[in-house]
Amino acid sequence: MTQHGPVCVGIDPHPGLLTQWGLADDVEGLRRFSLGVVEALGGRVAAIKPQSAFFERHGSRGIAVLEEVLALARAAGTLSVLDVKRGDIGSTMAGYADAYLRDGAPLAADAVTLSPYLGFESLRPALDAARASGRGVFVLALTSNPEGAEVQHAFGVEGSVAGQMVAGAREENAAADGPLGSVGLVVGATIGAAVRDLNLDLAAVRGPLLAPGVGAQGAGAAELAEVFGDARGQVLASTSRGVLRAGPDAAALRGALAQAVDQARAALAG
Ligand SMILES: O=c1ccn([C@@H]2O[C@H](COP(=O)(O)O)[C@@H](O)[C@H]2O)c(=O)[nH]1
Repeated sequence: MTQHGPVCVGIDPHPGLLTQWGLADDVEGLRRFSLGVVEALGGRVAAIKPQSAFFERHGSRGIAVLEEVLALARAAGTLSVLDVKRGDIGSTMAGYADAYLRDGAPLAADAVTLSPYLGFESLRPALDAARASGRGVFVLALTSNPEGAEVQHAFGVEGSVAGQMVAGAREENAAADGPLGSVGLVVGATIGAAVRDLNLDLAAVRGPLLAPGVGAQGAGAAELAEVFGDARGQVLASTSRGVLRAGPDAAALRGALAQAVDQARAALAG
């Protein structure tokens, strides 16, 4: 984030984007699109975030392309956040942890997104695997979609659901070395005043805050500044279609990235 700017580019090969890039909606189109993004932006961006759904829809050959994308990013020295939003009972989470957070696993990424709605502690196998292998996780706290509020803003005996995710991540990072620990949260850039309304202290998490919703979902500099307040130094703003629509030309993709970085830096400075 310091070197390349606080922006993560999502690799979301929507059928419509494949068409726009002059590609077929098949495995070869998926491969050319996804590898094209990594070739254009690898080594120039803080992180890439492949969206697993758009690879899974092509079956086992799509997953093989995802493996290639992760390997190419690794070779380029670019961090990968695999957006899989996994969550299950602990014994099954151990399987997911082994799939994504183990050295040498075919789908190993630098970080994954996790869904904590079976309880924060159900994520334990992934939290432990990430710590053991020097990787990270991003736990969904306040997602960018409007429907998320009905669950995430709800209050129980221990406060709001989102607040429990903030507390869980803060505890995980308490003993971390360095300025930021490796347990991050997903906090959408589109959520407006929710952090203030729910009285959440995101800065105290001492972890990175992945902020999807920039670009196609409508958030920009003003929204980033509004949502994150004094936690803005922890924010990794995430945009997929906002950059991908500039392709397939590599220079145009880099131009769109540069614009997104300028915008995020201006919004999150200070
Ligand atoms: O709260 C969330 C969590 C994840 N996402 C994912 O990010 C991208 C957004 O794509 P855009 O084209 O920039 O809208 C997508 O993969 C989502 O699944 C999110 O949007 N919100």
